[in-house]
Amino acid sequence: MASSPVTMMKMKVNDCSPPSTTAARLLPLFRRHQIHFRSSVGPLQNPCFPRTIITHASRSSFSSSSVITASMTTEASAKVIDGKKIAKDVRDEIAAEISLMKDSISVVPGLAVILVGDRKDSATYVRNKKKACEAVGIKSYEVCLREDSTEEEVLKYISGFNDDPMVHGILVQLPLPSHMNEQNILNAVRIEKDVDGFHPLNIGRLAMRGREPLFVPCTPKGCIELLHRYNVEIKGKRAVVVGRSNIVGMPAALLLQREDATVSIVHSRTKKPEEITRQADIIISAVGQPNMVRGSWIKPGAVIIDVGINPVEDATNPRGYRLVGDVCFEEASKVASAITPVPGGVGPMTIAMLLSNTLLSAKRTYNY
Ligand SMILES: Nc1nc2c(c(=O)[nH]1)N[C@@H](CN(C=O)c1ccc(C(=O)N[C@@H](CCC(=O)O)C(=O)O)cc1)CN2
Repeated sequence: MASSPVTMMKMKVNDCSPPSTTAARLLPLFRRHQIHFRSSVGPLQNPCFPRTIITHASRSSFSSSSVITASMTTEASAKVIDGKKIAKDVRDEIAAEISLMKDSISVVPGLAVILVGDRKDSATYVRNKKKACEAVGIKSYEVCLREDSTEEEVLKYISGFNDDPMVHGILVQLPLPSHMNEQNILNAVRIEKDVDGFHPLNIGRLAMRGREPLFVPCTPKGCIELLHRYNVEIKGKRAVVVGRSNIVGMPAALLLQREDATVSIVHSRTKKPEEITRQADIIISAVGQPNMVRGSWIKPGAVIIDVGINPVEDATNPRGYRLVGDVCFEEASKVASAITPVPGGVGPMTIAMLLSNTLLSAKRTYNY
């Protein structure tokens, strides 16, 4: 998902069209016509062509083409999938359920969050999780450990929360400092409390037909929830997932398959990824590379779920950067039938789904 501004590095962009002749030819394509566009970015400030970008050091090595097909129009026609609004709806539904649960069985769901280190973005996500818990009536327990803490310390807290009956969900904020073994730590969370759905048993069950995971990872679950709530049919459709991370790409592909889509995964070693994405009715992109998926990669009418949250340098922004997705929104919104924005698309769904998993866990514990 998002790269940390703390660990970002500057590099020259090489993935959207070069700003010279090709861009000049394309400029008329980027006129802003429709209400879907929330910013007032004009052609010369097209967000798909930042001259310098800031991105994470562990950038993937996809190549991209800059060919624009005839199917692209000058109009933005895609419906913008409002993740912020859907996440609020979900949180309201959860709050109502928790209130009923409290009244009828006097149980308040509990979520324990473990944060290790001082990444700014992780600290923000943890703070937002805590706030979201408070707003819906989930009790949150938080442990913040120093960057140089040992794996044993983390395991000790996990063990305590595993045994605590007030805690129904445990999550360890990722990424962990590099000296820690992520696998050891995630494996230590009791699967009944694994509200992130990252335990190998939960992932294994997700992958198997006829088996049910206790929890599904929050971001992929949020992607599917958006498709459901916007009545996007998945069954029988061709879906392409861009990226194969354990947190998003891989579980998203498994979930789409469980929904009876025919699924392909495109990754950093895929040759001509655009030839595969162009066949997709649904694209979920989770690769962490700004504007990598171009309009020319998209079949007209496809639905685009953009999981990428990439900071790019922007001197006009008080933060010095702004967030863009993996998908070139300006181009894609002229070809797709629906698309998630960044920010305000999948991101807010991640925390909403975490609350949903925590409630699910508490309900399961009490057979409620
Ligand atoms: N243990 C986990 N670690 C991480 C997860 C996770 O699901 N479990 N996911 C990400 C980070 N993440 C939650 O932890 C997260 C990322 C993004 C957002 C979000 O709402 N993004 C906003 C933009 C926020 C901004 O302005 O900076 C958006 O897209 O609109 C929420 C949660 C990695 N680690």
